[in-house]
Amino acid sequence: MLKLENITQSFEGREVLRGISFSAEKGEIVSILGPSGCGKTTLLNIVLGLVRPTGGRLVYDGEDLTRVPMERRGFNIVFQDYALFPNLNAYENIVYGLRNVKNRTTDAEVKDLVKLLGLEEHLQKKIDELSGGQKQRVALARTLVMKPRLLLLDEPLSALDGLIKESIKARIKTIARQFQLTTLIVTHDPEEALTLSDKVLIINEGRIAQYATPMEIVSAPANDFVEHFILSQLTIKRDNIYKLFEGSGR
Ligand SMILES: Nc1ncnc2c1ncn2[C@@H]1O[C@H](COP(=O)(O)OP(=O)(O)OP(=O)(O)O)[C@@H](O)[C@H]1O
Repeated sequence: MLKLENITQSFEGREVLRGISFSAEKGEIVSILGPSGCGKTTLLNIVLGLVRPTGGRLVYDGEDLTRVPMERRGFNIVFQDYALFPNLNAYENIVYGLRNVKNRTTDAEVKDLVKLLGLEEHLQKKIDELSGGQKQRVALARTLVMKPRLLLLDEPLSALDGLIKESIKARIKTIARQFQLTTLIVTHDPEEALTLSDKVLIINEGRIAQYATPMEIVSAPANDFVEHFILSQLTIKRDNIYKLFEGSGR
């Protein structure tokens, strides 16, 4: 279990995170949702170990990791821009991290992951020959072969659209379940957060506005911020789509 206890972060005397406490169970998908500048990426970087918090504790399976360096945490991130190597093909990108830790993942396990992510036909392609969704899947595979204890995803769907987005969402869910992999996802999109996650951590100005399941958030928003900034976006979308289909016979 991942547990954050009263995490605070200040930059040059300005408070960006003001006492964040929550926990995520093994295999759970948790989205960190909030408007631009609310502190989502800072929180993800604190969990990853890129940023050391000003205050508070980060505990994983009972071990205090607050001062443990990033490379010893066993966590792994897929960055928003995927950060793939353009001079290597898809397969070489996927196995790149294994070159120094050969026994971590067997060839058969790599093959299974490639299959799970539907990448069999794309392995020999150069990165610039791949679509956005294919790049995202290569980036996911490259991270998963390292067998992280915690998966962090920074806006994993923002560059994708339509059916590709839905297919990546389904794969992220399958991976979290199959590998019992706790997954933290940063997003600014309420629809994405509420349809992808087991729990959603809504942040407003560095504080938790609500931490709950999507159903709890929709049925009992904790405050005006959740009601007006998060839910109203969804109800407007729903009403527009409903109007479009109403009377069409579909
Ligand atoms: N290293 C830093 N030094 C100074 N200020 C920083 C630093 N990193 C982040 N900030 C500030 O902290 C605040 C929160 O930034 P953060 O990137 O965490 O927000 P965010 O919610 O991820 O925003 P976005 O959705 O736009 O990426 C912003 O005001 C940002 O300018």
